[in-house]
Amino acid sequence: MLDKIDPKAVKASVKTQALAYMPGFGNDFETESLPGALPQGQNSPQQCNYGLYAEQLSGSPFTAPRGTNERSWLYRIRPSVRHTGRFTKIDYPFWKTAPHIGEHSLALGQLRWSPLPAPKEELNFLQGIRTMTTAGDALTQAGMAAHVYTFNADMVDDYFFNADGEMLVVPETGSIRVFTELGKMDLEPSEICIVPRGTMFKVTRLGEEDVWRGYICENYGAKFTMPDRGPIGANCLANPRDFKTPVATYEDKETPCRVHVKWCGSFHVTEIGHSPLDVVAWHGNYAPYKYDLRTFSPVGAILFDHPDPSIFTVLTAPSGEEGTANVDFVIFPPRWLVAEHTFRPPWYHRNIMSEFMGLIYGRYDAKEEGFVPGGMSLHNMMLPHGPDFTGFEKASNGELKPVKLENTMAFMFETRFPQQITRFAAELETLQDNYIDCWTGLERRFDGTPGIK
Ligand SMILES: O=C(O)Cc1cc(O)ccc1O
Ligand SMILES: [Fe+2]
Repeated sequence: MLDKIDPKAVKASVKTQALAYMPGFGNDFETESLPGALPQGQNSPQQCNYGLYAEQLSGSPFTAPRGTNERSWLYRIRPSVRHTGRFTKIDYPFWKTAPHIGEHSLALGQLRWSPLPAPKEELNFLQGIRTMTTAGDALTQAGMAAHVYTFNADMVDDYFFNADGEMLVVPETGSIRVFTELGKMDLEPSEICIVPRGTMFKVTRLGEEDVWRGYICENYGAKFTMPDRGPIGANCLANPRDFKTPVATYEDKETPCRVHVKWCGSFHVTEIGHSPLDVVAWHGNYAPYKYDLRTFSPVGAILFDHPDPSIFTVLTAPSGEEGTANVDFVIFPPRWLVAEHTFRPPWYHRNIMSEFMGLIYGRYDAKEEGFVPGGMSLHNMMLPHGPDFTGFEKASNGELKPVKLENTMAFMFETRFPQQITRFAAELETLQDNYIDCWTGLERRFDGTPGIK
């Protein structure tokens, strides 16, 4: 079935991992890049070693219950009040924030796009972000946005923090270095990272590519966490030790730099004379992390029927209503299909949640053609969808021997809020006008008589 080897996937596995990380999910980490830089036994000594400044970064209210209380203590060359001066407004016209109803004339429908074309001009990561959909309301810290990025230049003296939410970055083409206040993470396609709300960072390119491209989920709500496994037990799906948090690394640089900020949907910039990535040591549980999707251990149907895709949830961001995610990050990794007397691909369905999908490599079993790496699809609240005609025919008539879906990595940002498409998405030249024709062949088969048709 999906057995074509994708050269990108092969290339991705060649790169060696040089940076150091600390394993675990949501741990209380501690790390210092100079010996003795981290105070022991207290957070806020009268004077810190090396002349460092102590500073707390809070990701939850001070009084949040222990299970969701997140903060880190940073020991840095300058306090971050010196990393922001007077702000001036700046425009990032393609980055939209909910609530945002795009001004466009595209009618409601199931939508699919081919990948973004490579940028014609020079763009860094920040300049290369394009919002496809927004959902909820960033001002009430609910909802999310789905973005795509393409870029071809490094952020050198430009830094960024997002006060509106955490950012889940999903590279599709090109490896990247995400240098945050708390340390550096290298990502290749198949790896993802989370940059927590408010954390300063910059993104640079790794390796040789024509373009660096991927997807971003900007989560305005409560932080992503690991889903409960319920009766699955204590293992499988994403395992905590496969989440990797960077060790402290600082950039001691005295050059003109710019810090860009996203705050309640508006953008601002401030000029400073040094790098804001100057944290020499830190400890705490509010920190960036990365995760290799290839370490996800899928659990699925071993006798019959197709389970709900929630079994493939890597991370879930709760909304406050039990079982109803602000946004789930779900993947469709390589796996064996063994179910007997079963239609094995996703069933036809309608869903109160809204599904934004992307493809990192390979092919997706419900849509073997048309949904390509770097592409996107949107199946919004209650809009019917499912396998295309070819997929239906194949799955209805194929021999049900064990089949391995190889070389495939699709994902979904699934939110409880309807997703509003932006004007950019509506007018994107790669929008596939004929997408819904993929279901045209699904004709009436019923003729009133019993039996398989
Ligand atoms: O629509 C999709 O392709 C995503 C999806 C996959 C699946 O296996 C079950 C439900 C679902 O929404
Ligand atoms: Fe779906």
